[in-house]
Amino acid sequence: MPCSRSLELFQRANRVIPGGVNSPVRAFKAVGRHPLFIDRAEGSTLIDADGNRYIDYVGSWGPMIAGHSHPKIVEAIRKAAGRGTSYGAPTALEIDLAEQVCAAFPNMEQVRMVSSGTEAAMSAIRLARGFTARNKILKFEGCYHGHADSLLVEAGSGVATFGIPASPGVPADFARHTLTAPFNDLDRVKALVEEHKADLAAIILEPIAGNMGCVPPQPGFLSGLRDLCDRHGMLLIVDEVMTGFRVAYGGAQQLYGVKGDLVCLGKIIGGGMPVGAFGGRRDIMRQLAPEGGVYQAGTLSGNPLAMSAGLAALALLREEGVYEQLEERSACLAEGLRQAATAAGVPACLQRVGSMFCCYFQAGPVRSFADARASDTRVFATFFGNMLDNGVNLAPSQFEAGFVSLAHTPEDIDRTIEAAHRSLQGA
Ligand SMILES: Cc1ncc(COP(=O)(O)O)c(C=O)c1O
Ligand SMILES: N[C@H](C=O)CCC(=O)O
Repeated sequence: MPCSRSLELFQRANRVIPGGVNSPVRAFKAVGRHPLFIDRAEGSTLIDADGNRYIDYVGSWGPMIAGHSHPKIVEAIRKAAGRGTSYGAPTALEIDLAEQVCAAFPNMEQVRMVSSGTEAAMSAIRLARGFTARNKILKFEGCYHGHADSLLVEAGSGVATFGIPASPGVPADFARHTLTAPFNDLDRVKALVEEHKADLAAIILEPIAGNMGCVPPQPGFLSGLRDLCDRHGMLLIVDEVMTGFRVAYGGAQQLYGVKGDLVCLGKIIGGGMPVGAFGGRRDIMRQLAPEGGVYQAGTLSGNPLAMSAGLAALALLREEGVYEQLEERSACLAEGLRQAATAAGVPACLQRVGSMFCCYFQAGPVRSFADARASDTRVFATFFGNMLDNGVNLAPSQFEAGFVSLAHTPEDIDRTIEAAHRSLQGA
């Protein structure tokens, strides 16, 4: 596909933006290409600056569950913008979204809106530390909770993609308070808790790890963490920034029947606008300023455009049959990709929960970050490039999830599978 305009824009961007991008995973560096610059998007389709069209499975890294430019979401944003774009004062829209979020996640008795998933996780950690009067947190290798200092340890997403073990700029003194364990390894967690329980404030995790591909929790893992937290007075922080309203309306907690004390949300609840939220038990949330002493704030928090877009997105997700449709189309895609790999004789392991999926180039199964890292990233890069040339946009990293949206038609799925057959020949 001709990409001269994208290349031109990338060269221009590189002069004024580090690496030419405003978030590292966008750079296509791990797959040896330059990024596509996007002109517009509609439904399941992304259209780049050269006019090329792609069936899109990135969906802005998860928020676009209704597809791009959904008329109801666009209309909600347009209507809100006509009334002013930010007031720095409370609105009824914030209450509407907070009520809907709390109804979907019954363990969230109160919720505070912020402007990104990073802010949500960072604030939840501060609150957990304030509430328990303890310092340490435990996270899992390959899980990503945004780029706050204490969470940028053994992280997934771009950190995993570029093989960055620890970020310069994070003082060792901060990282010292972050313990890490392999995902799905309850025995290791028990040992760490035993050793550090007096100063351990919280365990934070992605309930389905989507920042190292798509790694579901093994049976007993989530409930085991819940028990440990209850036994030792630690908080369980479930980061549903990616999974919330994605794998079920009530997120992974609804799917697996395990409840966090604090929950982080983002992505879908903003309908494609910048957003995040964290919430949980009332007694914990009451520790936040202005009621309590744990400080947290934001100029654009509860932004009316983001709230309106989020409300429109959630309304679409309450329509009948929505999650069934996502499940059916995603299952069809996963099976087609699996068969394409088998037909080409390429070792691959397709992992999926609802409309989140990842095709690992290895036999699998993948249960941890160490497992994920055993994938053949060279085969992935070839597959990725061939898919792009065949009109399919996947995340440019082996360590990211793909997302099916409500806008993906059965024809899109068929065309994607056909593209995979062509892309895997000789990969
Ligand atoms: C599970 C999870 N938590 C937190 C974040 C951070 O969100 P944001 O990129 O909006 O800061 C992300 C994505 O980036 C995520 O996938
Ligand atoms: N994997 C990240 C979020 O889920 C990708 C978003 C980003 O860091 O730009």
